[in-house]
Amino acid sequence: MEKILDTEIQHLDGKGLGQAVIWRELGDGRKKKITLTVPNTLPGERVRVSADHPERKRIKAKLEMVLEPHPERVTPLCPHFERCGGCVWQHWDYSGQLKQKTDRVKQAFASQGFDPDMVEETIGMEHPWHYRNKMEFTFAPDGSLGLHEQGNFRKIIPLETCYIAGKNMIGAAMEAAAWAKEHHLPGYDKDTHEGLLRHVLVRESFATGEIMLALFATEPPAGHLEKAANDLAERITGKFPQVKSLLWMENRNWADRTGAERTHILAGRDFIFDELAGFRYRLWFDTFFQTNPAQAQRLVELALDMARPQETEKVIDLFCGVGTFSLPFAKRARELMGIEIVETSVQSAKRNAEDNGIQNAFFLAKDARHGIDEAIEKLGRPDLLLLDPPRSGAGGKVMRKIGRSSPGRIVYISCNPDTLAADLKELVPFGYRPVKIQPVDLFPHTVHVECVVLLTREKR
Ligand SMILES: C[S@@+](CC[C@H](N)C(=O)[O-])C[C@H]1O[C@@H](n2cnc3c(N)ncnc32)[C@H](O)[C@@H]1O
Repeated sequence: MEKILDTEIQHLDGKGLGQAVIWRELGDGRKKKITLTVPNTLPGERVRVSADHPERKRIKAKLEMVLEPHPERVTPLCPHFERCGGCVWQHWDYSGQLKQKTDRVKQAFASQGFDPDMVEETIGMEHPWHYRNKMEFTFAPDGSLGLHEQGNFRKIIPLETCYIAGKNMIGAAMEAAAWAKEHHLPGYDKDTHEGLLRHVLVRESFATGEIMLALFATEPPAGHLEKAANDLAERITGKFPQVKSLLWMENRNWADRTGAERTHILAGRDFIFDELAGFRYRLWFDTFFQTNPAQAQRLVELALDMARPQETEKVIDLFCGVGTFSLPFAKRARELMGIEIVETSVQSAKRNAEDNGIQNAFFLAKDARHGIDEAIEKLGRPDLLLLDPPRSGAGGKVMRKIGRSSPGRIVYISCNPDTLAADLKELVPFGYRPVKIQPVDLFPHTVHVECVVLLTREKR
């Protein structure tokens, strides 16, 4: 049963979607509270929505009409906006998005007892479009290539454009989509596990211009597929000479979406070169690398500016990945120890240090919980400790180990304000206080916000 309702959006949920509350008469005089999630709305807006099953407690409703728009509502650029789950805030003026992100960080800090007024305004992008250097597209069973529909992982929106991805990499992905159609190659069906083409992963270095395009398929590019694979190589390298790595990844694993059992190089090499903050990096198809390089560079510069590493100092970089922060910090310090759980990232970090002539950076392939003890054993008390954990945060155990190791300064880089504030609270008993909290927008038109925080220790 579908019902049309007029209501007001009260606030946004953690995914950035509008929330409204309605009351339903139960017939016996009592009323039942129902929460509606309404995508593509903004706080304070009066809206007309349609809702299936209005008897449930929580319902996802469809926006039919905005009756009273928010003053910061704008027309989204992308034709896929309403169906695609990628950019939930394209209908919000960019300055409004930034204010919301600052408030979000303030709330997270206030909820852990910190002074929210310490939180600076979010640093945004001057041109918040085409900023992403990596995208993954999926083939539908009919062989069309695109992005998943919001809330429905079975439906694919055929790719026409994307306003957040680099322009050249979208062009290359669309060429792969046209190639699949012309050769009548079937897409992989997640239900029957039949079909050939699974995904296309594209990475682009905005600094060097190099592009990687990796096609994931259930069969190798041999036998009856050899001609099609040769045609793909000719088309892509002919039209996009920037593609320095064209890969055919064999993946038969039902569960693993973008892993690969074998890599076949159709053209170029199996990695591309990128640059960030003056350092050169090799990126393989599965290397974690910051996806908004312009803002990532600002993040590195901010972290350096806040921490001011000195050439006499010893530094620990926890959750160091491929060394995005390690290399620029090592260049200014005496010695740096990076800790990272993914073995291939550690190998990559070592190679990146070597490629960039950095000889005072050492890397351990360890879980942060154990790696930190080993790093302190080898290095002694760190003057500076840097950490950039995943969304789940570092956790109390690691934070207390950091507190006990008593570094002079701590710089925490985070993509989740809630786990950030909770982790920082663990440092308070050790005498650490945040002295600067700087949010940075790495993901315009999405709810995500990155933060850099400097902490120093009060003299006791
Ligand atoms: C947000 S990324 C930061 C990487 C790096 N600082 C950068 O900017 O490229 C978090 C990193 O932590 C690593 N990681 C996740 N869990 C970990 C753990 N328990 N111990 C050590 N590293 C971990 C991930 O593999 C990833 O490289």
